[in-house]
Amino acid sequence: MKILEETVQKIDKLDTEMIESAWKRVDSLIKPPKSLGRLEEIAVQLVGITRNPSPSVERKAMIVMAADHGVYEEGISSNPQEVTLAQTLLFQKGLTGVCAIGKVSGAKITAVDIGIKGELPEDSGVIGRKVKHGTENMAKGPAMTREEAIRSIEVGIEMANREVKNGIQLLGTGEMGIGNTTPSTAILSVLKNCDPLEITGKGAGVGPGGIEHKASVIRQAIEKNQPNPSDGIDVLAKVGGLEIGGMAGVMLGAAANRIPVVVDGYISTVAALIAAAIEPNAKDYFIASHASAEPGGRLASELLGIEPMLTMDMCLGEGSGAALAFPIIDAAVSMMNHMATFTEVGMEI
Ligand SMILES: O=C(O)c1ccc[n+]([C@@H]2O[C@H](COP(=O)([O-])O)[C@@H](O)[C@H]2O)c1
Ligand SMILES: Cc1cc2nc[nH]c2cc1C
Repeated sequence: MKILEETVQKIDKLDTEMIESAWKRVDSLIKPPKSLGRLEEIAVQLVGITRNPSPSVERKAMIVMAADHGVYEEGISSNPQEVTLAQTLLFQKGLTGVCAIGKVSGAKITAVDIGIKGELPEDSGVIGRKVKHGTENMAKGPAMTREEAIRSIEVGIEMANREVKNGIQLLGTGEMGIGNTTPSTAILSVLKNCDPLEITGKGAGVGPGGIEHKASVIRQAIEKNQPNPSDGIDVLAKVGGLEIGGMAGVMLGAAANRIPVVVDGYISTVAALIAAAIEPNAKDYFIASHASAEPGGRLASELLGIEPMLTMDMCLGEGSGAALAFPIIDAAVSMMNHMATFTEVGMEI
């Protein structure tokens, strides 16, 4: 708890003076006002975050949190649970979707075992920070204890701190966990106070009638555990997941270090809701990458109040959408650092 408390205390608002002068510079560049749209907003946000008028995001890293889910035994996914472990090994080999997309911007990809059910080989290269061997079945009781939920967040904070020490300037969040759209939808249903069926989707795959069944499992989990919607940690513990807590921790850790963090799709956005519930100022450090094709994706972004920059009909997870957004953030920085002003080129309009 100490690490979480200390981290939250360090999270400050963005620098409003720096933001004001960044907007002055952006508005003085040779272009019609606001014609570079969201690139301008991202560039200004980066200045406000880093307190650097010419920010750099050259060194990027994606942290992929991997974990399993006890609720899998309720039949909420058509994929074998073992895929979580198998895929996690492939992140370190550079073979997954996020690895391929991350190559475009030279992002470093790190996988973290925060709660995979099985054991990984010692030489896997995956960072071992298992809080437990998957969550408990939330349809029957709490997914984890409050202490375990806090520990999962603190693992994420540790990972963010580690990357900052390595000189990383831009972080991204990703995850791998068969079944994790079920806890994500449970969290979102609690925070939105809506019936799970309104927002339940197929995730990475369900069988026939699977969506209705998944929604009824989620409904049962919420009824059984009665999570307190005004306590983010309680919601995470009762109907969440270890990788969701881990990603919330990465986001809080990034904010505490004044580092921008790119939020991936559905599960990452739900983790961002948990992070923002713990510390609302953390939100200013988030950049939403894409609107997941999962039905709850857009709703989660709306609740968070951050508009994703891309709609690509993607729902892979892993951090793939965040990695896709990295080159756009590079472009925003390049605009800020390389575009001339009207005065510099002697143009008057
Ligand atoms: O991030 C998203 O937008 C997203 C949407 C649907 C599924 N996923 C991925 O698919 C897995 C979860 O799907 P499921 O059906 O097993 O709950 C998990 O490994 C996620 O990375 C990811
Ligand atoms: C193959 C596969 C890859 C994934 N990556 C993230 N979630 C996934 C789920 C499956 C099933």
